[in-house]
Amino acid sequence: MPPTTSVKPRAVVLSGPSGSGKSTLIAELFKEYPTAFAFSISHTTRSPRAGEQNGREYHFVARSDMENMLNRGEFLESTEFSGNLYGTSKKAVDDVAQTGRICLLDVDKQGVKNIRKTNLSALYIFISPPSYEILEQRLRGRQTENEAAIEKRLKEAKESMEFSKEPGMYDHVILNDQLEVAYQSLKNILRKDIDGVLEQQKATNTAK
Ligand SMILES: Nc1ncnc2c1ncn2[C@@H]1O[C@H](COP(=O)(O)OP(=O)(O)OP(=O)(O)O)[C@@H](O)[C@H]1O
Repeated sequence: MPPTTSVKPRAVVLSGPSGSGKSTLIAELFKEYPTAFAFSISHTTRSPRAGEQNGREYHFVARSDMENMLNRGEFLESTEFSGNLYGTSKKAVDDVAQTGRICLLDVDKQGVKNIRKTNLSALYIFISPPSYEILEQRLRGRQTENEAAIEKRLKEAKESMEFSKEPGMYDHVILNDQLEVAYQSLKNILRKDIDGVLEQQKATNTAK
């Protein structure tokens, strides 16, 4: 039998204000489809923490090496945080696609802008909270940020909501009011992508 031609799955870029529910929805996808999705491994110039392994949590690189890679245009998006560079390389995303999984990218609006400028084949989805009041409640309920961080996130949320209306940025907007409804919408949007990946995996396993 001729080998089945495998098509590399396209990446999925998820964005939305902090607290809108991206991690929650992504966790649901991983739970229901443990083999269909994966995250790419980012690069960073920060030092590895105890227990972290190069190529697993991050690709740990020297600043000069990362700057050279940036100059060569090897990153889809990058940012500086607390004096360290972080970025998603084109190769890291392609590495996930090579394994036959859908690469999930959870990025802010600047990340979306930057990735849109590249030739990455991806679907762009915005996760929207039902209102600022509910977003605030969820951020407070999560108990992961102090007051200053919550204020900062709420301010950024306004900008991110405005940005979501810019034409040509997002392919879909999902309103995360009832979690189950939002999750079903996300699955419907990704239906063909998920089925394609699972069929491909089935064919590969059968051929083994
Ligand atoms: N539909 C929903 N109804 C009620 N609570 C929700 C819903 N979706 C998410 N939450 C809760 O809201 C909080 C924020 O969600 P989550 O951490 O997934 O946001 P996020 O977009 O990943 O934020 P960040 O960008 O800061 O990581 C969590 O405590 C989560 O359990």
